Amino acid sequence: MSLLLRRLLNTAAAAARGPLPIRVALTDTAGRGVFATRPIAAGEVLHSAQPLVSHPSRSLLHEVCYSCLRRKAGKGGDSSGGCYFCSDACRQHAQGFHGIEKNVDWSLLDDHCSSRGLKYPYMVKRLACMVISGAVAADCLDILQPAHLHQSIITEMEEEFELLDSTFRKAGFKEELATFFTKQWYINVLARIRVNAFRIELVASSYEDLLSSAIASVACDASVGNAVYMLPSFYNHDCDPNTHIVWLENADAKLKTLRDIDEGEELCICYIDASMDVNARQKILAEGFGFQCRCLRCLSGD
Ligand SMILES: C[S@@+](CC[C@H](N)C(=O)[O-])C[C@H]1O[C@@H](n2cnc3c(N)ncnc32)[C@H](O)[C@@H]1O
Repeated sequence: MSLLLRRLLNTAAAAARGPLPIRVALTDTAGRGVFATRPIAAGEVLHSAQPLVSHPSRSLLHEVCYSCLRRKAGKGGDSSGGCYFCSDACRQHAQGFHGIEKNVDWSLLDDHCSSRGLKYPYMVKRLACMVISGAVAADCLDILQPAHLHQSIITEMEEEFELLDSTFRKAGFKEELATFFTKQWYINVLARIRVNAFRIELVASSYEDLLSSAIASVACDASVGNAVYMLPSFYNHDCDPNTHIVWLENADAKLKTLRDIDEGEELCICYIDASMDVNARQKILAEGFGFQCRCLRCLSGD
């Protein structure tokens, strides 16, 4: 079944289920948030979401699907062109932007990212290829909240932009870049990816998956990649969340309640490892997401 047909069927199925039990509205202190529009039982799937943009972890480029981040199972799938595709539907979906990405020599960007441990520039690179191919609009992430950036970070981003710009130009994409690819575009996109990207860890669904996850986590590769979504980006954080985001077999996310929810209650997920102590959580949330967490758990010092 083609990806387009699957998306149409999903939309039709969603329409048959009725409206989502959530709405996005302003909170008192945390910008926009997601609220329940009716009582919701623990364990209910609120909705699913497909990525706007995603990218496999660097060390798993040949082990997970270029398009949906599904792990390679045995010798199946199509590994032609240096990347792995788990199905024809994924290959077709990515055809335009993969066609661009595979014709560019990314070695300078690879060196830059691996020496600094960076992963988000790869997502901007992927998004730029998607824009050039016409798969998405250049402003598709504009609605998301950006990170506050210090001047030192902006200077680093400007250098990265130059690197990516010259890489694309060397590969002959001068005219295609003219319409959108500016320093400001690069910084705007990266600022949004920094706040809204999810690190994707698949739930093991079989004995083989469990084994490869165990091996991957020893090799520090528990995550198959990173992705940015639209609706999941509006969920605020709580260190004792009532909702969580899960990935079963690929980058398609499911938002599920963790306990019974009242109508009107805000639905929050936990952005970080909730098992850390209050000081570590506060530090990461302040440095990574720019806010001081004032959830009940933090206020009680737990
Ligand atoms: C993924 S966005 C969530 C949606 C965001 N509120 C919006 O309006 O788009 C993450 C940002 O929301 C804000 N935020 C999330 N949880 C928060 C909280 N518990 N307290 C204060 N701000 C929060 C922070 O600015 C954070 O960087």
